[in-house]
Amino acid sequence: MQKQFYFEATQRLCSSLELEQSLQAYFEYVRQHLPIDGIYLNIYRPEYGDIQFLAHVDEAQTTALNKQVKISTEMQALLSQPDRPVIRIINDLEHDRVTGFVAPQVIPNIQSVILLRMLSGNTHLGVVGFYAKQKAQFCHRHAELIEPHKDTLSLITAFNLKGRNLLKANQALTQQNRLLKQAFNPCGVIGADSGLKRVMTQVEAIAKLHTSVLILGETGCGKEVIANAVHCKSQRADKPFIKVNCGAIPESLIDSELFGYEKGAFTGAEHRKAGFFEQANGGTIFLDEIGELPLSVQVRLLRVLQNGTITRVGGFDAINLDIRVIAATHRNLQAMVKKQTFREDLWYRLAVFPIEIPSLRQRRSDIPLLVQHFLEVLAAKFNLDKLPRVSAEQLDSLNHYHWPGNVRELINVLERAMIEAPKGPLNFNLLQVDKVEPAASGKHETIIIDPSHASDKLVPLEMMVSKYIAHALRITGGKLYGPGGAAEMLDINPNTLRSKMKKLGLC
Ligand SMILES: Nc1ncnc2c1ncn2[C@@H]1O[C@H](COP(=O)(O)OP(=O)(O)OP(=O)(O)O)[C@@H](O)[C@H]1O
Repeated sequence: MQKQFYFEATQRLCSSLELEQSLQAYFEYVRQHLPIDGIYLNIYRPEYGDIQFLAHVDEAQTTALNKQVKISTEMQALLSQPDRPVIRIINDLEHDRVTGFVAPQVIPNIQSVILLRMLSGNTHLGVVGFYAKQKAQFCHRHAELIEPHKDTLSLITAFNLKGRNLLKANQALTQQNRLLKQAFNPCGVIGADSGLKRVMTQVEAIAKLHTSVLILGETGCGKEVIANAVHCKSQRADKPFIKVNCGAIPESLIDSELFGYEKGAFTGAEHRKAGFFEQANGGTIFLDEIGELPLSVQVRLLRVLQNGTITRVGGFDAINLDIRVIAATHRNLQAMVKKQTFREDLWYRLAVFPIEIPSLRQRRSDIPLLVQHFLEVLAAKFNLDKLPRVSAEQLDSLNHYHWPGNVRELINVLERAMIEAPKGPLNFNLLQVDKVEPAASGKHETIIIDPSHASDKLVPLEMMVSKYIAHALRITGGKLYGPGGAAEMLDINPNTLRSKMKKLGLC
């Protein structure tokens, strides 16, 4: 009988690669010979000081578990004793120090159990518990029947653990691979199949041509991301992509930065230097914040675009270039043309193929995708094992927020929440704001703090001012001066803003 029992049981145990499936087949057979109500399997993890339940099967269900029970150092010492018996009958669980403490936390109504130790080499791996819901159910005959199964059970558990570890490592690698691909693939546009679908159709249509592209959209909405996508889908993808922030170069340096200079062109010009246009030769030049270019430079830029040549500062020779131009701005260039702050001829030259990127609030369906993506990126940046949890309520607040700073603001909000609570749940401290339609100038929309959102008890004015400035800085990603900066948004002189911030202890 014992031989037959061993043979049948081993066959059941080896019937599946899934631990809980083999355990179920095994249980169905063993219960015909032993008065058991179920079987569980757990492993001892000295490095964590706990016991981890991997599987449980009873008449009603088969469950793969991942449940840990912490045990005291005294219990750990007991488990490490080398002379612990391979099989033990516990007919009254209350009186067993370790199993009496651990098993009832996972298996309800357990009263008696036969414990079969599993070993990996000489190390205690864990136990298989054959249990009953009544006391004093087991005798030595039962234990003798089960004992020969210890090697098979140890083996399938050890393999299963190896499989689990491989799976975990594989998942981590897949995730890492995905993030790396996104980091190194500039075409990785989140929302390409949803909120930016129309934009991406335009990108596909224009990418292969030589035509200039003008990208329009609010600050932080992804103009550079789309410029990158145009470049990387073009035949110039393996050639340079040079980004120039036209608003960040002092007027006196613009010519030499854009067109380069010859040795001796001015004091300090010790070597010949290639400008951004020359560096971009064969590839793409991305002129960001084109609306910030002074009129004098706009004329020279127009000449370059028309002739396809540049002359270095202090030089005489015209240098032929093959460059694709992509320009971008958050300003309303047509309104600037009317006000004569932007040249009409340059506008016509650039606006051959305009691409308008919708603001984040116009494509709210992208918010969950962006949140998921940037949570992963930030978790990798902060070396977190797990993504912090975001409650449905908090996600809802993101979905309903006005996002004047668009995707950049979303990233800042996520990053701040993650710094405050790396293990989650994340809490996004968003100001209640109401929107007013964009002004004709195309500048940032005005945000009005609506007093009806506040409680009856008003906060001191200084506190409100301080919060408002902090909010503006959050939207601009900390940028104080220049285009898209907090001073411009708040329509205040940057120096006045700085002194206000000092007074309020904000810097
Ligand atoms: N669709 C998107 N997919 C992935 N990342 C995005 C997307 N849109 C924006 N981002 C991210 O948001 C941030 C701001 O985007 P980007 O710099 O392209 O905006 P912008 O419109 O050029 O801003 P600005 O007007 O200030 O120049 C960047 O970190 C960018 O990677």
